Amino acid sequence: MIVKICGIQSVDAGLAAAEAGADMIGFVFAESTRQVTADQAAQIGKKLPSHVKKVGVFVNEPIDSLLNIADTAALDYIQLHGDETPAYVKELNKPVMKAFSVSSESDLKRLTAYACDYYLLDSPAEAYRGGNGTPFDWSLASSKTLPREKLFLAGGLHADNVQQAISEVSPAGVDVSSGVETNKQKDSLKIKQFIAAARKGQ
Ligand SMILES: O=C(O)c1ccccc1N[C@@H]1O[C@H](COP(=O)(O)O)[C@@H](O)[C@H]1O
Repeated sequence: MIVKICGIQSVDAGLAAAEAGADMIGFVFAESTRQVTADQAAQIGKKLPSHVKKVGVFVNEPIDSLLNIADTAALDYIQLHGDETPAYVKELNKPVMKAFSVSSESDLKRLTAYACDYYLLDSPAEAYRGGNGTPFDWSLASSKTLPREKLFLAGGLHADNVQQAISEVSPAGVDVSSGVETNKQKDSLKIKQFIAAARKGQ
């Protein structure tokens, strides 16, 4: 089970995720209370072990700007959380996780039009395009035809529901932001509990 801890804004939070066994950490460059600059992400990223992959979260970012940020922050993956098209992904020519809002089974029909590394299933947008802490109906993602080895599950996950989520959806990875925070700050204990629970659920 690949575990991604998103919304990292400090070296301490990044190290807490790495020490707890996270495979990936996420920097949010889109509009969000967790937004960081490319320079901030670069400074944090330099302090992390190299096996922890750095993912940049973007929403409808112009490609030139995205590539500049990816370069400055030495990103390993690009997470697209907006209305980016299959042509946009192709033009980017980078390792991509494309996010899809799931509110009905028909939302899942769009996945395979995208040539990307991972499909990330998330709840519909609220205040921001992601990171809102709300789960979707996981039964919508139980279809046998979905490419499990490329699926990431996100949206309102936390240590107490991640095992159930994994057993319903059988994703390759899970992604969390709000569920490992206390008062909108990353909480080392919650990160540890989340990762331990995700590993148990696999
Ligand atoms: O984390 C954010 O602030 C964010 C902002 C804009 C787009 C995506 C964002 N994060 C991603 O949202 C999902 C769900 O997060 P949560 O666990 O429900 O808080 C996850 O994929 C984050 O990577």
